[in-house]
Amino acid sequence: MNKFNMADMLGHLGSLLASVMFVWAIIQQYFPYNVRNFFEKYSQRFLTLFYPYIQITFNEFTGERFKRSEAYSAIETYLGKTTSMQAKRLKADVIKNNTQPLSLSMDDHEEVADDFNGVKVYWSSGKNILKTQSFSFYPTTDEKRYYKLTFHKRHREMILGEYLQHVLKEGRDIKVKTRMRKLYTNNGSQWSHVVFEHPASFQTLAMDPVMKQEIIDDLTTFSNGEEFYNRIGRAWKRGYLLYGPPGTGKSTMIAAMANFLCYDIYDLELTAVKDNTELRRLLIETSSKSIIVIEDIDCSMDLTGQRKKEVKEEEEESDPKKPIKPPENEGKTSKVTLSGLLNFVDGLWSACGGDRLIVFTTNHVEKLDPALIRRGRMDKHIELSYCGFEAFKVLAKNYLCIQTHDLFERISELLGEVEMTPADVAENLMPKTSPPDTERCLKSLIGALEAAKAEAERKKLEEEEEKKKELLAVKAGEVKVVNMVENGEAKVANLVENGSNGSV
Ligand SMILES: Nc1ncnc2c1ncn2[C@@H]1O[C@H](COP(=O)(O)OP(=O)(O)OP(=O)(O)O)[C@@H](O)[C@H]1O
Ligand SMILES: [Mg+2]
Repeated sequence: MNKFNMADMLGHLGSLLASVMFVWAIIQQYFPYNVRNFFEKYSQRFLTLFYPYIQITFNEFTGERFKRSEAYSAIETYLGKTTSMQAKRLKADVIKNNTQPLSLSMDDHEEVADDFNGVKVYWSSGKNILKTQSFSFYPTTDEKRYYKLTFHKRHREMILGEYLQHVLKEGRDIKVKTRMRKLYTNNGSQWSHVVFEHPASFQTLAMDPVMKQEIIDDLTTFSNGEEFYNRIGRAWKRGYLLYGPPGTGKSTMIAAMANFLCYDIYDLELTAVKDNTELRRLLIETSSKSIIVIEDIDCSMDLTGQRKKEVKEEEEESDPKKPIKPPENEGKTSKVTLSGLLNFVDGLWSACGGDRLIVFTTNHVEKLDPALIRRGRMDKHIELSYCGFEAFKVLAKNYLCIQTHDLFERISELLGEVEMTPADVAENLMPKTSPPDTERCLKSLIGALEAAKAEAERKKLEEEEEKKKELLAVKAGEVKVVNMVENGEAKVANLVENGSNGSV
């Protein structure tokens, strides 16, 4: 343990301090306030001549009475993490977090040392107890906690700049990683939240490993990219469009993203938003380090590319001020427009205060208005598709704890021929007994894949039959037309011939 040893220094200054204290006690007792103030001021100055250390105090509460100082809170977290091995007395609190069950911090009146680039600094914690002035049946004491940083004055510049920046950043980062994350949903113009505890992760997400790594790298670059985004003059945000058939893992991927980045999720229900103003307010209320999600965007709005082709509504549709229609059964009218939504994605105020991911999901990417999903708005388009063999291997590992099996070859063959969603594959792999009967689960999957294959072949045959019939019908029609034309021509020829003979 590396403990702050003030004793040596105080030893040298001991006698000097004792006499100062004695004089101070006499002054306190017998001299008026302004004389005391004078002595206090100059005795402090006198002491600093001999005392080569600088002290900085970080109070728990500064200006606003009920608002904890951000610096104090970051230091608390930093010291809890970096010095928890040194301090003899720690405070612990339970945090509901997947990775860490307890948050530790230094107890009151503890002292620890920290090393930064070979420079030693000392942190101590303390509290002042003030008696409340107001009358109450339950008298309370006001505890004002603080951290005190002590360092040699020759390191002043480095500590005030680099070191404190490092402490605050580290503290904030640890806090983001260990905080209880939230899942927000909007009820009209109000966000309400619950604790977000989805267990999905990129390890358990079944998809092509190359694509998965690409997404992980993209997210990492984004979340560390504050400086980069500042430098290139772009708002620190990124748009993801996840598309693919139902049950291919779009929602699961959003949960995995949130867990990976330690971000909150704002699940925006667009049909419950009254108009653009309400949409803007909701966005402004979102915090940094969050993912804003609009699920099934093709269902929440009527902005599809196909509708543009409809002649009747062409003009109306090309107007970005056209309101978004909620699904018919919704019964409410949302006046959110395409331009409102585009502003939501890349308006000036969407860049306020920190990093945000915006994620849209859809089952029908072809229906979306190209303006909405162009790069810059939706930077990354990710297709989540039917289960391939690599994705299957992840599911087999998750559900049955196996990496390989004799039946894998047959499954690989079938997955190459049949389209089955990861959700359906997962359902077949779900153990029905405990401990799981691996072979039975794999055979159940093979059965389902073979049945799906037979069904697909039957459908294909049916379609071919249908096409053949249509072709025959067309050919029969053509023959009929040819016959009719030939008959008609013969009749005309007859008429012409009869006419030239003088008989009509
Ligand atoms: N790629 C995947 N990896 C792991 N599990 C998956 C994957 N895809 C689907 N699942 C499983 O299937 C279930 C449904 O998946 P999810 O809700 O993510 O699909 P979705 O693509 O969002 O569907 P929808 O388009 O209907 O919203 C999940 O509970 C998950 O367990
Ligand atoms: Mg979904």
